[in-house]
Amino acid sequence: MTVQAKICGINHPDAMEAAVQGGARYIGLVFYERSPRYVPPPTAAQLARLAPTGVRVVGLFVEPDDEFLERVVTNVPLDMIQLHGEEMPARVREIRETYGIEVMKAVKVADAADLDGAAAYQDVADRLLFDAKPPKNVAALPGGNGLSFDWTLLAGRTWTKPWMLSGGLTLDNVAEAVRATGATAVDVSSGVEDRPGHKVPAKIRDFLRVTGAL
Ligand SMILES: O=C(O)c1ccccc1N[C@@H]1O[C@H](COP(=O)(O)O)[C@@H](O)[C@H]1O
Repeated sequence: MTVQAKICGINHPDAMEAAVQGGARYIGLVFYERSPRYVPPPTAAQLARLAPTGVRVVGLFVEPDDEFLERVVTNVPLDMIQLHGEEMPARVREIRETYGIEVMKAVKVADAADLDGAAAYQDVADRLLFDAKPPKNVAALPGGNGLSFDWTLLAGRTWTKPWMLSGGLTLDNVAEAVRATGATAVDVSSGVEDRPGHKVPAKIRDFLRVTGAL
């Protein structure tokens, strides 16, 4: 079975073209201003229009307030909202009900207890995303740090909702990550860049070639 891939942090038409032509099923637009991958809503709207039917456009947010969410969803055609902060289950439910857009909740994983905590999101989110817990230093982003977690923690776990794997995935480790976790969908950002925020089309194509063959 082909593993579905999401290329996150698209901020240039060349990266979008590589993702679409390479067979990405999802592309991510980052609406978090501290990220080097941040795209202002007008730019995001232009990029989103380059995604053909069948490629789902995901907006990534970190604890967004209602005013910002409203502004983005009004101007950018999103198929899914990714919540990558410390949003509580009630807030996830509220966002899903308010905007009527599918929600994927990121769960930051360092140990088994973090996965126990993911259960609360299964009733309120459409999809889960398992990412590495970020380092504690103030400069670290809530995600997109190119860090992996112990994939064996996911082995044998079952979830009532579809889920994606992320965190430090690259061309070289994605096959092993899929094997270890049983993931059927993966999400990558840093692993297809040559520096933070700068996607490399050839790396995107190579990553998608590998995931498409899994
Ligand atoms: O990509 C970002 O800049 C980002 C910022 C804030 C929260 C999440 C972010 N990205 C997500 O983080 C994971 C892991 O990314 P990486 O491949 O390890 O760089 C992924 O799900 C991105 O969607």
